[in-house]
Amino acid sequence: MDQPHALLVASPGLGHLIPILELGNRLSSVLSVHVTILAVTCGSSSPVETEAISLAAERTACEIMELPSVDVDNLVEPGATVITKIVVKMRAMKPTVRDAVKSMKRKPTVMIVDFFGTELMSVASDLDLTAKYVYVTSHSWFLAVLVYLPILDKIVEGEYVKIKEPLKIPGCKPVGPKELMEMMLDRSDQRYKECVRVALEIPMSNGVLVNTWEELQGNTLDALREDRELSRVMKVPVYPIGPIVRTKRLVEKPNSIFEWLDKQRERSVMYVCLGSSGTLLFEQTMKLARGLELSGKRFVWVLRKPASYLGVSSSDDEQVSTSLPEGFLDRTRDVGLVVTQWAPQVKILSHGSIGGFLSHCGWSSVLESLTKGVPIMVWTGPAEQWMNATLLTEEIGVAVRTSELPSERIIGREEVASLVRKIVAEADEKGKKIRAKAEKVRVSSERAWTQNGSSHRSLFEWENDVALYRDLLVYIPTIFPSNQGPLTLASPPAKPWHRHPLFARFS
Ligand SMILES: O=c1ccn([C@@H]2O[C@H](COP(=O)(O)OP(=O)(O)O[C@H]3O[C@H](CO)[C@@H](O)[C@H](O)[C@H]3O)[C@@H](O)[C@H]2O)c(=O)[nH]1
Repeated sequence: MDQPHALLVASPGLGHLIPILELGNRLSSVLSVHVTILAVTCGSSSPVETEAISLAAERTACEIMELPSVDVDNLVEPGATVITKIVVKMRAMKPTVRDAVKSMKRKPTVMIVDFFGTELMSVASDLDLTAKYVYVTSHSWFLAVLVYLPILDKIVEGEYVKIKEPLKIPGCKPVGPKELMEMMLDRSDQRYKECVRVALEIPMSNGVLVNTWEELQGNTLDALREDRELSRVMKVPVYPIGPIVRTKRLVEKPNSIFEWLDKQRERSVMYVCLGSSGTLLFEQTMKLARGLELSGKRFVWVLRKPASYLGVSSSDDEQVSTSLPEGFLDRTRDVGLVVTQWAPQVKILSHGSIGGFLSHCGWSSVLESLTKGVPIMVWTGPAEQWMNATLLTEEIGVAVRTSELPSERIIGREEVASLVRKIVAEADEKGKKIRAKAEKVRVSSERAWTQNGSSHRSLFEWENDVALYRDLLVYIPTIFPSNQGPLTLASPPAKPWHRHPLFARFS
């Protein structure tokens, strides 16, 4: 029988595009699956997305198509949030995705969408694809809260931000008011309603791939599979297949950042980067600069001028330097580097001189750090980032965080300096513990992807389940002749269907 052909669809924004490109790469390199990736991007406003696509195309066997962008400004209310714009854009892409699939010479057999693209799963049904899956580019606690949202929607009255007690999620860590995902902040907003819809659509897939691994989040994964209440809403298999992150390029362009890093002591430098779009208020930038200076530690700081999530702006060195304290660049010339361009983050984090990462905690950045054993100083923004912070500090133990959300209070220079020292200084006990844990997590992340490691096995389980669905499509017409489809029995099903675990789950 033919090799499966997986169709992956990425929603706009690097936080979704990069994980989908990497998943495609993994499917084609580990399972030898034929992969086509359809990238819905922010359009011409984001050259960084285009570059990510062409870099991925250079090193994978996947076919990658950037779909023509659709303008959704007239489809959303003025002032609509980024999340609303992304889901509306994905909805508007349905005809384009359908046409793209119809025009393919080799028809896809299985579809994978990220969680903003769940509405596109109907295209898979219309075009008779064997199965459809959702790829959660974040972690399993996020997945648990998301799928449980329709229940919370029924049982919780009023706004979640006003709750006194943390929200109970069966079998999982409860979610306090600060950890609420961005889309839960205002129940009357369209993004909340769209998220409840996404949550209801996820269990209508054939399963969920999630970018975490058993050893990192075993309890939450068990709850999704076995907790009586949570597994009833999850309904479908969950495949932890992480960490799936970008690898550094084999040949990098010469870069002054690395010339500088090569001269620094091992694990002595703090890397500061707030993601693809994260920027700070002027006052906060000043305090962060003074805090880095006060810490006395070395740093590489990626500092770009403000950008919107759906359009990463280019840098402007002069404008960036005027947002720093007077004389900062001169005073820190020997200890720090301010980078105003898009930085080669994975390669920087892989450098032996990096001892800590001040991060906004987007999940890709988190995984890129964990897989290099680099502890994190949490500086969260919106989305699910405060949840990520709690996970990293309270559950996994590889991070320190600011006392308040930086979006709610300006973080002072003393606090910045003390957290930076905790992460990169050698003498501090808490820091030592965190650094030791970060190293353990790095080892476990590597193990998950060795031959027969947990994520490796999970990906093969997914492949087997896809094959089972394909076999069934072939088999069912032979046992129910009146229900004959276009397929014929080419080979017997892999296992007697009624004894297969997929069916055990439904019986
Ligand atoms: O100068 C830079 C800045 C960023 N990156 C890369 O850009 C990606 C950023 O991804 P991520 O860390 O996940 O941040 P966002 O793009 O902000 O991610 C969005 O999507 C994530 C996954 O769903 C969520 O966890 C976040 O909260 C949400 O903001 C990472 O691969 C970084 O390596 C660079 O290479 N160079």
